[in-house]
Amino acid sequence: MALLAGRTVLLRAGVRLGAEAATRGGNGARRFASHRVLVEPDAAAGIATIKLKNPPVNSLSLEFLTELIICLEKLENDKTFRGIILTSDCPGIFSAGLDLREMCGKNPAHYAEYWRAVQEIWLKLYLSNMVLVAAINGASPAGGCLMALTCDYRVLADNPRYRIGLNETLLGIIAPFWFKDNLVNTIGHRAADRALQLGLLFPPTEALQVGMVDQVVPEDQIHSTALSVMSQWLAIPDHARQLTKSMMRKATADHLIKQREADIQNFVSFISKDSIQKSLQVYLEKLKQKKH
Ligand SMILES: CCCCCCCCCCC/C=C/C(=O)SCCNC(=O)CCNC(=O)[C@H](O)C(C)(C)COP(=O)(O)OP(=O)(O)OC[C@H]1O[C@@H](n2cnc3c(N)ncnc32)[C@H](O)[C@@H]1OP(=O)(O)O
Repeated sequence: MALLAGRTVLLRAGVRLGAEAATRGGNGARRFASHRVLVEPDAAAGIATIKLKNPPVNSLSLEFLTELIICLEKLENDKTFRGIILTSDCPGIFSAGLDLREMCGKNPAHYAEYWRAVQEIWLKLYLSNMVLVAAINGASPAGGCLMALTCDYRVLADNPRYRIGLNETLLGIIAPFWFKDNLVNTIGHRAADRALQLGLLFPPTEALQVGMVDQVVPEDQIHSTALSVMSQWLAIPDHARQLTKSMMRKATADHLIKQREADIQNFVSFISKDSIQKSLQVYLEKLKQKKH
């Protein structure tokens, strides 16, 4: 069992937390890694680097999300750490977003369980007391973009293939209101309106221009840049920064928290529609055929 935002939820049998490794890093910090979430601690600096490792594309399956939620919970409760760098261990991909296979051909109970986990990861990241820096070292569509948007600062590697955005409409689906709220808070209403309707995926230069990311750097400098940004943010006293972060974000998070169950029901009925299932299947098929 794991504690998720004040509620105890059963982990699915498939989530093998027993396989989690806990060792001591060189600096004495506890290093823990699940199958798909690697944590590299730097206790002296108070920073943990989380590397997403769910090949081939870091799609956010239920198991992967559950591991990530548990990892964040552990870090949040460990006073050693004040900052997290979120990055990918999969070459060229930050995250392909929500796992389409979790939203296709399953039953309503599964959709509800999955959507609760998606809400949970967003709330955990968006409301984290720690400083979160996204070191975006690959493509970052839809749910991948959303994860980056929860962070306090985004550094994107300069590669035209590393496009970022909420492209849901291209799949024939809709970005939920809290994805939209997070985007509006980041790039403003007009730019979000256009980006969401057109399902825009921005290459680095445009992503920087529109404010989707804060910095674009050569790929080999992404981690060092994230570290230097982190030290700038960690120079601010925690209590002042945390209260300010909460002041800026609470209303947006409360919007979802108050409507959590209704949002799950909306998702389940939307995703269960035959027409939506068909669109998703066609999209998945296109992805598969792309290679041939
Ligand atoms: C009343 C209103 C109520 C509203 C209710 C809400 C409505 C629903 C809201 C849902 C919000 C959804 C958010 C999402 O995140 S949906 C996912 C969107 N993601 C994408 O569009 C990205 C798709 N992927 C790609 O573009 C490329 O894969 C990528 C650029 C990421 C990498 O390209 P690359 O060439 O390196 O790799 P491949 O394309 O060959 O992919 C490798 C294999 O991975 C599979 N794959 C890719 N993406 C996904 C995915 N998101 N989920 C599952 N599987 C994925 C791909 O099919 C390949 O598989 P095979 O090896 O088996 O062929």
